[in-house]
Amino acid sequence: MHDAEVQGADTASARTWSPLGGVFIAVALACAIGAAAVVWRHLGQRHDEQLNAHLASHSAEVVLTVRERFQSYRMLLRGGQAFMRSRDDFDFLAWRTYLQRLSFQEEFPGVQGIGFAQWIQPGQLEAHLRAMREFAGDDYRVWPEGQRALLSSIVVLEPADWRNARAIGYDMYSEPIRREAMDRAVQSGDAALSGKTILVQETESDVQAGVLLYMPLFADGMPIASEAERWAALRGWVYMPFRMTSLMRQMLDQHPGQIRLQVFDRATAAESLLYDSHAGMPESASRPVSAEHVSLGGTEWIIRLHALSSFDAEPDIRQAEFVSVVLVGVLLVVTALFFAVTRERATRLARTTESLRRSEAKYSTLVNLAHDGIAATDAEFRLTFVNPGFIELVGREESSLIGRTLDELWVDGGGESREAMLARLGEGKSRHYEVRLKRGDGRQLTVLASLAPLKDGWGQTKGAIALLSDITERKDAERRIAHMATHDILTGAVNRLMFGELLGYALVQARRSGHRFALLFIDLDHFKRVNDDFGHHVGDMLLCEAVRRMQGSIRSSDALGRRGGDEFVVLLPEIVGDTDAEIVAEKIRSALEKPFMFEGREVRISSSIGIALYPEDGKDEHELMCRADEAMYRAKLGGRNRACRVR
Ligand SMILES: Nc1nc2c(ncn2[C@@H]2O[C@H](COP(=O)(O)OP(=O)(O)OP(=O)(O)O)[C@@H](O)[C@H]2O)c(=O)[nH]1
Repeated sequence: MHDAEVQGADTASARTWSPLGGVFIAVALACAIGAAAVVWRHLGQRHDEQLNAHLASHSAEVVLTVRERFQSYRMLLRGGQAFMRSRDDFDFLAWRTYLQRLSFQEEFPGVQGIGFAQWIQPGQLEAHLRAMREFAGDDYRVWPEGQRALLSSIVVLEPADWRNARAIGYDMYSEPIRREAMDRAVQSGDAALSGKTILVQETESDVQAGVLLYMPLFADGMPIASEAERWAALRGWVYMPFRMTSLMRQMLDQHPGQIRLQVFDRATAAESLLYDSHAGMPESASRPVSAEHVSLGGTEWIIRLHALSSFDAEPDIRQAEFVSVVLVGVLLVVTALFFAVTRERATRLARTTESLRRSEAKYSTLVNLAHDGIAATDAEFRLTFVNPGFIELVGREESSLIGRTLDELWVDGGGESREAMLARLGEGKSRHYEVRLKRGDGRQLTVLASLAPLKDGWGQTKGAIALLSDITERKDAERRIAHMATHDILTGAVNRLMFGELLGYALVQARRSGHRFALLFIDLDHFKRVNDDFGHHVGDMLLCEAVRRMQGSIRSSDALGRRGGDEFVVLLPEIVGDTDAEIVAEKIRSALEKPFMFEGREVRISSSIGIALYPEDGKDEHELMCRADEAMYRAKLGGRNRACRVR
């Protein structure tokens, strides 16, 4: 019952955790998740910091590039300014030659061109047109058309490609954004960058935002200290138009694709957007992380960087770090699980061990208290263990038993040799044997020996377990019962039933082998008087003593039976001569004739014996009994104390 409970508990514990084990795992899991969350958060912060640092660095790099580039453009314009100031009049060809020799497109990539916009004094338009048409042809005109007090005109713009050719004659001063920059250039006497505009060079396709950088050109030798003096000395503007997308792409050719770069003109509004490295991408697709304000030519650009969702400073590293954290977490949980499992196993093992210990104690008690003998043997049948019951049963010291073979103890091994028993055990078979065991005191016992194989942990037979039960009394009782069923209780002679069996058997044997046998019918003479004179108990004693004398007169192979009262029969199963039966009858008669002594008194008796021989006097039991009985009566009638045969 207890084992079943333990087994049930073990099965249950194999399916579910104990509450403590479950809490242990839950705590480990929570710790792992918490640690992963903290590390993830930390990694996130670190990642953001790295990202911001990366972007800040990139932003500074962009700003520096833009500043340096515009400084170069400024210097280029200053060069143009210096070239022009060295001449009294506008020299179209010289200017063009100068610009062509600059090779500025190679030296200053990203520049759409360098040109000169001439300032046309009021009333000088016609003279200007005449002068210009000499160089630029009759198609030259100042546009847009219309009456304006102040005019300018792009008179030269290199390279003179088709795009720049579209700008020739354009009055940039007529356009507010350009005019503002042109005014600012005059006011400052230095380079001035315009706001966002669309260049007249633009066609219908690939329209880009444009800006222009103006450097005022003043007449050489005229004072330009004050604004008014500068206006008075103004001859025009050396300028550069920029197509922003082309400019920025060229300027930032190493710009990483995961960073969105936007350039705004003074305000981060859509209408102020000069350049977007990811034009067309919705604003929500990126997150601005830095905005640098850059002063350029009297205006201000805002350079804003965005981290795209695909941008990760070191995504692989971050993922690797997170995977590492997860792995550590998993490792933690696995470790916790391992410890939990180990603990569960240890608990189960402890429970099982305790159960085994209790079970062992229980069985040890049972073995020690058992009345039966319990022993264990090795593979050679040598005793390795005996319980107190065994020691008691065999009546020998434990020290004399250990090491002896079990079958040495018995005198009759139940019909099987030691080798046969061991072979049977080796096949894993158990068997009961009824053996005669010789105790240390010489007494023999009938023992029921139950032998079962003793197996090791791998199921191999390593010996035997023997359970020895003393069945001597039971066997004796069985024998007594069997004796009582076949023998006369008072005298011990074979009873009538058993004698009939023996007679029948003798008949069969005689018929088969053809030999002769004899039947003697013995009746005590005047036995009634013994009872009457000495008492019934003396009569009993005489009957018993008479049986003993008759037993002593016949062979052990002969049989003596009591028919009842004072009548007895003797079977002589094999006789040779005619006188054999008469000789035995005479021995019996003579033995019974001798005086008996009971209770100090002499008792005398005699017997009358009838003889019948097979096959002469009868062919079957009944006939033979009748003839023997008849012969006995003949002896009675003949005077008793004699033997007769009826022929
Ligand atoms: N003590 C004792 N007497 C018995 C037992 N069985 C029978 N008897 C007696 O034995 C006597 C047998 O007597 P009978 O055989 O009839 O006669 P008898 O006295 O022997 O005389 P004869 O046989 O003619 O010689 C009877 O008195 C029975 O009561 C017995 O078991 N014990």
